[in-house]
Amino acid sequence: MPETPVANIGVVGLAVMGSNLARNLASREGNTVAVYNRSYGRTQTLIEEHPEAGFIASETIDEFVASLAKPRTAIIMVQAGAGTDAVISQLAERFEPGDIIVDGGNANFHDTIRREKDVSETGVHFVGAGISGGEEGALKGPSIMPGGSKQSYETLGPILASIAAVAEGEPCVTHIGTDGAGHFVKMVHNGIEYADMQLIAEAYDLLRTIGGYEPAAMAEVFAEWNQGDLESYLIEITAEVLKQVDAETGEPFIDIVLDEAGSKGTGVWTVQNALDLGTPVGGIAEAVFARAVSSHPEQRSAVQAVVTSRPTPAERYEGFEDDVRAALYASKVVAYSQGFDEIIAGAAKYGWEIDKGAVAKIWRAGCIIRARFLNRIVDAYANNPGITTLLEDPYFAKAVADGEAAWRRIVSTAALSGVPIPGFGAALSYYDSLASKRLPAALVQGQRDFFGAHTYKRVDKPGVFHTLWSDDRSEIETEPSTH
Ligand SMILES: NC(=O)C1=CN([C@@H]2O[C@H](COP(=O)(O)OP(=O)(O)OC[C@H]3O[C@@H](n4cnc5c(N)ncnc54)[C@H](OP(=O)(O)O)[C@@H]3O)[C@@H](O)[C@H]2O)C=CC1
Ligand SMILES: O=C(CO)[C@H](O)[C@H](O)COP(=O)(O)O
Repeated sequence: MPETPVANIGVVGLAVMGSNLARNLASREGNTVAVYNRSYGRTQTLIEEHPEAGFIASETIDEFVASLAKPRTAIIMVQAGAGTDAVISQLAERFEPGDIIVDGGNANFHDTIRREKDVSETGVHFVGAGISGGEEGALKGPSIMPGGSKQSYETLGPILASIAAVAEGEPCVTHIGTDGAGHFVKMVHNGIEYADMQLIAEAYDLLRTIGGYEPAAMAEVFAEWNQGDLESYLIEITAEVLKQVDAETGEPFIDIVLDEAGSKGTGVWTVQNALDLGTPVGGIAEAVFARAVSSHPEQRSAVQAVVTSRPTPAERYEGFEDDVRAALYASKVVAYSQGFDEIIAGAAKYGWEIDKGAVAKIWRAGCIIRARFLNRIVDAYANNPGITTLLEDPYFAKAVADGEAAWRRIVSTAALSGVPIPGFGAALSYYDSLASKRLPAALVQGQRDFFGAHTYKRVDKPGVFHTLWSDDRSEIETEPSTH
């Protein structure tokens, strides 16, 4: 243990994210980084493998706290949930007013709101900061979404800016809003990540089943798409995954991976909160459900056992690949638009002033959903901050309209061919719902009024009405139903 505190920042939790973030911090001018992990083995491995980082390593939490210069700043990168709570209370018991605890894990923002309230009562600042970029991002520069007080951001901001990714000369970090705002936005980021990955997976399935492409050839298609509007990290890594050959069997890697997708929960949270907020995020929800469907092998084999024939895949037609690309782009626009809708709704409910353009800016580099077209979202909010949906922005409206015919061809061809496209289909239906002059919601209102006297409004006059369905079916003006 050092005799006097020397580290200006500390990291607790030295698994994939924490160890790389600690190395990133240590590589920046002026930083001396203290590190601590529950099991000392991880700490030992890190300091042995990276002597160049000059870490101050501690075996106990007391030593760790003692090694930090005041006001102390510690970033926690441990498992979300109980692990994070355990580390927060260990630090909060030892920290003093003015010190800062940062939770950089994928915390549920409701937990962050609770933790911020509890910790700040002691005078210690608590900041929930979403960090995206995986292992490489943590090391070379992630996208960082901090919440917490403006006061704590004054101290923390420059440190985070020094380790964040840089997009067009700007660090990918901004103060998102108070208490849980940072983790809320990170949650939505992950929801969009799920949707984007699912859409790319559907494009892969279409290219393979109808297009007849083998994985290596498909890798070239994705690599080419990565030169245009679809340019993004997820398209780039898709090409890499499809190129990969399994060393053991010589088969394409993709063919030896079990087709049951896992998840750690942030996508589910995005959908749960969207339901609470009344925000339609069908693209994200379908992506979450698609992973769930894939992970029910017992249902899949039971249905496969009773389904005696499957549709013959359609013939690949001239321009099929371009159609898939256009359908992917249009569906992706919808997914991002829905994600930003959830951010707007969350900000309204929880009282956060979230700058949507700034969020799009910090997602342009470092994070998993980094993509060229985020610049278009930045522009959309700059041109009209009060826009009701990204789909009304002139650029996005034209982009979707230009791809609309291809989108419809792909959705109908997939349906006729028996290729599941929950993401493409949900995105197109959402677009059609917004674009239709009249929705069948009128019938739903009629049904609700019939069985439960839930009332309805009329198109031709103000007021709230109920039809006496079980009487003479005359209409009465009434109060809105509360049941
Ligand atoms: N992996 C990724 O790509 C990303 C992860 N995240 C988030 O970052 C955080 C860290 O992720 P990752 O590096 O993958 O590590 P894990 O989520 O696998 O968590 C492992 C770390 O948590 C520690 N830990 C678990 N329980 C406790 C506890 N009760 N008390 C103290 N420490 C505990 C472990 O310590 P020990 O070694 O002793 O077991 C270890 O350091 C998580 O919240 C994750 O959701 C965010 C973005 C990307
Ligand atoms: O936060 C991340 C990136 O931004 C993680 O990679 C994400 O947690 C992965 O989620 P899942 O395991 O549910 O696919």
